[in-house]
Amino acid sequence: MAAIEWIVNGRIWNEESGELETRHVRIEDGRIAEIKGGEAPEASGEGVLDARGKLVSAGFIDMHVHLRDPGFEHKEDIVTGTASAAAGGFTTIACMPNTRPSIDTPETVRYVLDKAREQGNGVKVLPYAAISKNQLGRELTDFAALKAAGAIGFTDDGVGVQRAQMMKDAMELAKALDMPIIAHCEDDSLVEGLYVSEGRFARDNGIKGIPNESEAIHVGRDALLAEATGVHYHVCHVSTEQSVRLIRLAKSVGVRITAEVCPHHLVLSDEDIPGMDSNWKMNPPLRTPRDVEAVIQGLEDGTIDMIVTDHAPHSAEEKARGMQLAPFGIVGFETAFPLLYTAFVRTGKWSLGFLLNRMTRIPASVFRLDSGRLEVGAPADLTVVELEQKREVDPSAFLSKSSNTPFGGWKLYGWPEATVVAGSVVWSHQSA
Ligand SMILES: NC(=O)N[C@@H](CC(=O)O)C(=O)O
Ligand SMILES: [Zn+2]
Ligand SMILES: [Zn+2]
Repeated sequence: MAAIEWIVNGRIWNEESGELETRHVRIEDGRIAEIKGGEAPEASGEGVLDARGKLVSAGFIDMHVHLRDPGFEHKEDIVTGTASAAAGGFTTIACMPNTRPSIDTPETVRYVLDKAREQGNGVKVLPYAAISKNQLGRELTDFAALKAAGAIGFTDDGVGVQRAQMMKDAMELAKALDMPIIAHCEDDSLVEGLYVSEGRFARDNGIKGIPNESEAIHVGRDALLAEATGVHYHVCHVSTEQSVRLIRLAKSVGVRITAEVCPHHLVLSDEDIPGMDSNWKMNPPLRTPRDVEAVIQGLEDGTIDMIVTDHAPHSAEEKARGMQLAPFGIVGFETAFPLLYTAFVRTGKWSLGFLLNRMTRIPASVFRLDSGRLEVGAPADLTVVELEQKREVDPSAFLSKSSNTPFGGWKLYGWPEATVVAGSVVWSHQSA
């Protein structure tokens, strides 16, 4: 990994003017030491990255990803998962505990941290630990020991916490440790065996669909429990109008609630599903166009705080089992920014700054991370993006071990060009 001293001629988003401005960024000891305009500094050679004409942003932060390591290395591992993240412009990622064994002991937390430090392509990996042992919803894990080992929050993502009393106990413990609870909101009794949402696709295909309430019931329940316990409660992958409404209400009365949304729930509805193709199967499922409008609105008015990928790799064999039997999930790192930049920024719906903030500054401030800012003194975690070239999504070229995506063949703008962590180039388009 090549350490650099300068990124010259990059274009940086200026929040006040709402424009891109050419700036030169100097890096020292892994941090941003200077940001200057005018003539490019007289520096050359290996330590200089010329970003002429390209966007330079704080590195992207993804607070919801699945690295599958330990246990499911046929789908992904920490080496390929971080490589894929870096290729998507992500410099910090928070990984979910639904591994095998699940991340429910200090040893497993340390395994993830150690492997990420040694083989994680320089990407900062922050592990979440499970709420319940083996994520079975029976017995709580040892929160204090998991925090001491380096876990940054507690979640059973992959499944919902079914019992309200268990969620309340978890919140009380997390609150006492000043740690957040991150929730996959899903009431099993309303979902069992179903795999697409209630909507036109389900109707047209004569199948029963997952109702929106299966998500929102947990959001509502947990918002009340978060109010009662005072914990920081974060809602995973919000996908329904009802969830947005409940989060908005909870925020309005002062509950410490935050939320995330995935690119696919912002750009796709159930009506886009082309047929029984498992690359369109994920949890939560693609909802109706009305829900898509509601989550976009929720993101725009601040009800939903940030964007995450929920990068969920599965092998081709697993996905080939067909829509009903294949596992839920799609990969996300290598298409996230281009999708959103193309769909919302190039169309003039959002400013570039609006999108960047939701992938950098806001997740950092919600989860109290040092990164996410492009300013002097901040870590030199930076992403360089080519904004003007249109390219086609080629899943076979992903650095992820898996290529389960519905976006193959989409023509997009906004491709990451180089990714820098703590002043070192950890990935670049040229070297890929
Ligand atoms: N999102 C998904 O469809 N799948 C995730 C689990 C999850 O995020 O709930 C997975 O681990 O595969
Ligand atoms: Zn989930
Ligand atoms: Zn997930």
